[in-house]
Amino acid sequence: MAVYTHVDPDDLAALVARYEMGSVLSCKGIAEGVENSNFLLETTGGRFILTLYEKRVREGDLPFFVDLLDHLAASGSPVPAMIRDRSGSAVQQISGRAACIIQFLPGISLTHPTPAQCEAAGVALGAMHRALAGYDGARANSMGHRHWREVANATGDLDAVRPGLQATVDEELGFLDAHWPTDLPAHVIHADLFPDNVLMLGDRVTGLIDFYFAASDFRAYDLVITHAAWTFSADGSTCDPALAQALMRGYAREIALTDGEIAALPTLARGASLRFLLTRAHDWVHTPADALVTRKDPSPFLARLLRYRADDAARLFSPA
Ligand SMILES: Nc1ncnc2c1ncn2[C@@H]1O[C@H](COP(=O)(O)OP(=O)(O)O)[C@@H](O)[C@H]1O
Ligand SMILES: N[C@@H](CCOP(=O)(O)O)C(=O)O
Repeated sequence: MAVYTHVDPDDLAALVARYEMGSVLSCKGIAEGVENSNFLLETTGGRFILTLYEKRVREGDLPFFVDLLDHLAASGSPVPAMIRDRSGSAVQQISGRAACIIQFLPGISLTHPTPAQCEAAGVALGAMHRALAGYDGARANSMGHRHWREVANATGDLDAVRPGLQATVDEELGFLDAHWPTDLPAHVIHADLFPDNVLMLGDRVTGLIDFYFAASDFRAYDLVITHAAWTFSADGSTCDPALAQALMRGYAREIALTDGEIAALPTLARGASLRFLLTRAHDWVHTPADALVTRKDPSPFLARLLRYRADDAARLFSPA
């Protein structure tokens, strides 16, 4: 359960009173997620998500996320609206945190996607990239490759998380410093399109959520994050070719990757694996003991990293 901050019922009633959404019926902490405090808020006007921003989301970035979701919704992507209060404001304060009330979207987050669902996720990602190519907003990627060493240093002794991890991370940071691409197609990307951030009904994508890592970066980096998140066994040791091909096939229906992007995919995927390995390792060590959250195991992203390092890694990205 990701609830770091508790909400006083009187403060919540006062917050909801700012909106055209009736009065509070219930407000329950949501089990999924690790970054922010999320609540399912039911009012006499309907069902909403209340998010209190924690940890890695800077309040100053919230207007960017509000604008980004407006742009994507106007482009036809299935993203939730940040609801405006009567004065037109989407960003609020409650319990000492910046907060938003967000449109509730139907659908289920998958734990074991099928090839058809991976293909649908690939199409949705590609369609979102088409919409983002024309978006003129920008945000520096605070979780991008230039910041991974900081995350590693802030974690402390990585060998305490897993013996031998420090040497692997140091070696990988050196490799990525030397080989990270510089000139691939770039625009704002989602940067965290894990299955828990895609709502689906059957094989249909009904919601793309959790844009709080969205930032300017390579579109192919977004694709490999999705590849790493959707196509591996739970322990991260095996990439399922049927899932990977379906994802790449779906994406290719919307976006034709350049030769430079195709050549860079294994390196970008190593970077994506390291990024989630490091943030998970950091949170493994630093999550407050009283937070209602299930920490995520870093090890499956070490396993992905090793798989993407293998000589035959390029074939994991073949659409057929
Ligand atoms: N707009 C939404 N509609 C429906 N459910 C949502 C919505 N936003 C979040 N959720 C639910 O809340 C969970 C946590 O939200 P998420 O934004 O992923 O949290 P975090 O930022 O902490 O990772 C999601 O997995 C989903 O179950
Ligand atoms: N997706 C990341 C962490 C961020 O989690 P989310 O709940 O905000 O998607 C991971 O799995 O490490």
